[in-house]
Amino acid sequence: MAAQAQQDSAVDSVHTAAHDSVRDREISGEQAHLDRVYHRLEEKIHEAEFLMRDAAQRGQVGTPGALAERDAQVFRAGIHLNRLNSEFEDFLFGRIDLLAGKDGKKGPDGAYTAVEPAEGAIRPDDTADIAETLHIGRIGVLDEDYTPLVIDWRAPAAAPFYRSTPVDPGRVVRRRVIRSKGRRVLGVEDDLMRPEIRAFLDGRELPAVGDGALMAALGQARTHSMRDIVASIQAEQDLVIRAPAASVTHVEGGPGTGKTAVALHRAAYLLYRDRRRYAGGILIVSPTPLLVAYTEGVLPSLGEEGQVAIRALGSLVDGAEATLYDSPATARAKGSARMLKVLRKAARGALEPSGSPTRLRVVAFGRRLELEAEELAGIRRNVLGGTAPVNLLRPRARRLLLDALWEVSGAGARHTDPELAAELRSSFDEDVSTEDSFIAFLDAWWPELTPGSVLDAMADEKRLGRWARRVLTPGEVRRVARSLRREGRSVHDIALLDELHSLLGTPARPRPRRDPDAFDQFGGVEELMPQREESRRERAERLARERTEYAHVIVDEAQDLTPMQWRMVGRRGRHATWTVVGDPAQSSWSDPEEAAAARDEALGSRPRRHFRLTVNYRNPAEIAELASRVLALALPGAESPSAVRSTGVEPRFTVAGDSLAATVREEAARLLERVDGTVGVVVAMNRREEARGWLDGLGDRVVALGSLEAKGLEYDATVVVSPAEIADESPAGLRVLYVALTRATQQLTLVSAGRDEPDAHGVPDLLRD
Ligand SMILES: Nc1ncnc2c1ncn2[C@@H]1O[C@H](COP(=O)(O)OP(=O)(O)OP(=O)(O)O)[C@@H](O)[C@H]1O
Repeated sequence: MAAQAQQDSAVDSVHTAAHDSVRDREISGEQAHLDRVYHRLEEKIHEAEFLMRDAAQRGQVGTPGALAERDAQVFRAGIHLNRLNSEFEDFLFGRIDLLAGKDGKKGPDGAYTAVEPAEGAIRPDDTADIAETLHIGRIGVLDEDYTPLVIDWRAPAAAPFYRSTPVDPGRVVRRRVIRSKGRRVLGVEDDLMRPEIRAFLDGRELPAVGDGALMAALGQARTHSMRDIVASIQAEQDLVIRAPAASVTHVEGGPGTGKTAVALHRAAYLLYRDRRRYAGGILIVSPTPLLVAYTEGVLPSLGEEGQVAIRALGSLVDGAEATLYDSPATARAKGSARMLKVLRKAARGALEPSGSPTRLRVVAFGRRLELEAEELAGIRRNVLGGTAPVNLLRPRARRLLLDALWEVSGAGARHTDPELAAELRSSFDEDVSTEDSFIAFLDAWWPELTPGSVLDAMADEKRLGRWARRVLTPGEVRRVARSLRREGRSVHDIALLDELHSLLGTPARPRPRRDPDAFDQFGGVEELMPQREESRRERAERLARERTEYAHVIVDEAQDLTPMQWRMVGRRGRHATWTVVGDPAQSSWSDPEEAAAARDEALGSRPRRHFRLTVNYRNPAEIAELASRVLALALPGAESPSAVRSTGVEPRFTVAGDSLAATVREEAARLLERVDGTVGVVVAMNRREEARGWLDGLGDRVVALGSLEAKGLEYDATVVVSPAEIADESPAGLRVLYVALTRATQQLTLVSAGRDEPDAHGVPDLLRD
């Protein structure tokens, strides 16, 4: 027995040693390639730096055309340099070894995934030779002789790296993920797509090493910012990322299926594929500023030219920033499509603030002329008769006032000669409209309304009641008016401001002149020389700010947009193509059907392509199983995505003792010891402030969040505090609880309070089987 065991262990160690030496050999092969790549990258960086220096030395003189060309060159070199520098880390991450193939058809997305091995590429004895090896990286790098050293992950040639599976391998024999840090290759993880054949490269059999890259990526500790997934995009995700940009790409999938990751990688892909088209901008809409902060660093290349703007719903309107939350009932009224009717009335009604003048007195042709309240009201009614935006009606109001004053003056009737009458009329108009009292009257009687001033007018419950008659209930009127009296704006107010902006209209104004540049010797050239006045980053930010419409709009967590928010986002993509990602089961909006109708209106009749993501990469099976119990209550019949891994750690149930604060703090501290990364403590919205205090002094790896703030985020571990409180918070409470339960990548603790009716094991009523 002992002899046998000894023999086995000897065999094992021979195997391990052999395996290690294969692995070392493979790693050093990749290292040699990576060294070549970095050598070439450095050459490219020097080239770009040289170009910039050289251009700068060529001074400020030349023809305007030459200067513009020089600046364009510096600008391009700057972008290139920035890209090389920002993608420098972990530059190379993949490799595929391919059989000889026949030229297949290009798919609709430009990818050649249909390519099959050529006739005879696999010999009858199931052996084959590798015909081509491609390395995949963050951007493409060509050798001096233009052979590709690295293929950009977004290029069609890289698609098989993501799409090939053992079921549908195409030409790929081996798919390799290369793990590196800086310039050192640390490891390789291989998947054999055709395990049935023996393939040879340069006369040596192709080995497979490692345990699979995906699992390694999923097990890593989380930080407060999201990582890219370029090295491990899965086939079903790749189909979405590379879907043609025409019309609407609609993606659904449960928690953790990579919707956000896919949306961001899609933006990078679209820019790569068609930079010119997307010079019109890509807007990524996120539900919360927290999710924007979490995702905005994912792909450095996204921010580089000001083409991609990642904005929270509460920051979509320039000059306004949401800082407040509304109660669910108030949010429900403000977000509903009914609000449109109220705003239409308010936009016109707000013209009559108390204190608006009721009489107009002017002196013209030596006579005092007056218009009384009744006449003024008639004129106002007349002007407001159509649907044109109120602020654009001011010239018409001015005209009708002058008409009425002319009428009162009787001057028209005294002059029968039409030419003379017309001349007289024009000097009358000139006289009156430059008179201070007329100007002051018009400013007060038909002021230019701002969206903010109308919203402020709606804070008056009586007036709002008038504008909302038969549309909002008295209770809703009270709540909305009260909420508008607070200092600051809520995320739902921002959509109202945007709606008002389009209802009110903006009168045309002369464009402010830019200050001339002291260095400029040629008029008109300054537009072509942005980098002299502002850094590239500033320019990118300015472009993003100034843009009001986009070429492509990506909506993340689309299930949460209210009808009013859909209208706001829709206005930014009237001529755009769209990518919409979401999960109805996670919707925190009370009336998903109303929101779906608003979404359909925003997207119009554009054709849709539907995709479904089915694998949960975030939660281990133990947590996913618990969450699926809430899903069954929240959306009976809905399918949970299948979890891709399991940790063997079951969710932990605890019951708060006398102090909820002490129990939560204790549980958070316990989890901080068990995980390397972040811990999120999710509470009902009205406990947010309180909960921050509970965690004082525990460090910045742990954060407290209101249930609605947890949307889209993830942590190594989470503490979900009182599931019943979260579920009872709003009509969408169960779906919000489902979101809270699906944030952890490793461990989940539930703290129950009395309201949760925990059983003897601490399992709250809502989560019992
Ligand atoms: N192919 C992949 N390789 C590695 N990690 C992945 C992959 N796909 C997704 N992930 C990881 O899974 C996690 C969940 O992804 P993401 O946040 O995009 O999911 P989601 O569908 O938007 O989730 P939710 O609906 O809950 O907000 C992230 O950590 C992401 O990096």
